[in-house]
Amino acid sequence: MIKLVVLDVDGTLTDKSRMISVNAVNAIRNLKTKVALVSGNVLPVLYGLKIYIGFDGYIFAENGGIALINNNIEKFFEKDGPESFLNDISGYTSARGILTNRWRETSMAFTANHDEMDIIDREAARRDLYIVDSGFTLHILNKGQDKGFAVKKMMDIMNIDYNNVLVIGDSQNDESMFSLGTLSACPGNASEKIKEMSNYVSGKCYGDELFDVFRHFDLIH
Ligand SMILES: O=C(O)COP(=O)(O)O
Ligand SMILES: [Mg+2]
Repeated sequence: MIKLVVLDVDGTLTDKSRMISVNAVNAIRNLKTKVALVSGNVLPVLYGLKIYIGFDGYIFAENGGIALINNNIEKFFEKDGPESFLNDISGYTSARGILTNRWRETSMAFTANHDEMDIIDREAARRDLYIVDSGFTLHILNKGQDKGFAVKKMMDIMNIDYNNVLVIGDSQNDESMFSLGTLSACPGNASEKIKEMSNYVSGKCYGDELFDVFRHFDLIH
């Protein structure tokens, strides 16, 4: 029985321009099962989504780096490494930080020319960091910091097993939770890799898939 539905945000509840789907909001509001949002975005954004969509559940921001759990903010990683890395590579590549870095406490996000990503990836690995792409933003993360970490943390808190969890996501930074062995689904706009990893691929996209996915898993009728 599914006891937790874990939702990615950008590209799963939203379209390419990050406009949230009204159908996604309604689907979440119709769901009786506990919901968690897990995103690369920052905690203030996820907190706003939690309040204005209006659901009881967990929010994990910065790809699992920081969370709001039972009204307490919990930080699981530090931003020192990602921050000094971004400062350094900004000096010799096109890498530039983004606006939401001012609210990041455990990671950094940036843009960079695609042809520089090999150099950036190698330098990140040398510092025990890694880069992941959400399809919207590039993220500099600490080793072990990923959405899979967030899902396992929630499973511990709720004392539930992999078959009690349904994860829904669309891109590379969701792969760590898709490889855990939980139930999984994705919108029609997901990457080919996520589609291959999914138990169910919806024909609908950008948030309009939620009602379809929830019905497929018998979560709403
Ligand atoms: O990259 C971001 O900020 C958001 O990405 P996600 O919600 O798809 O994880
Ligand atoms: Mg996404």
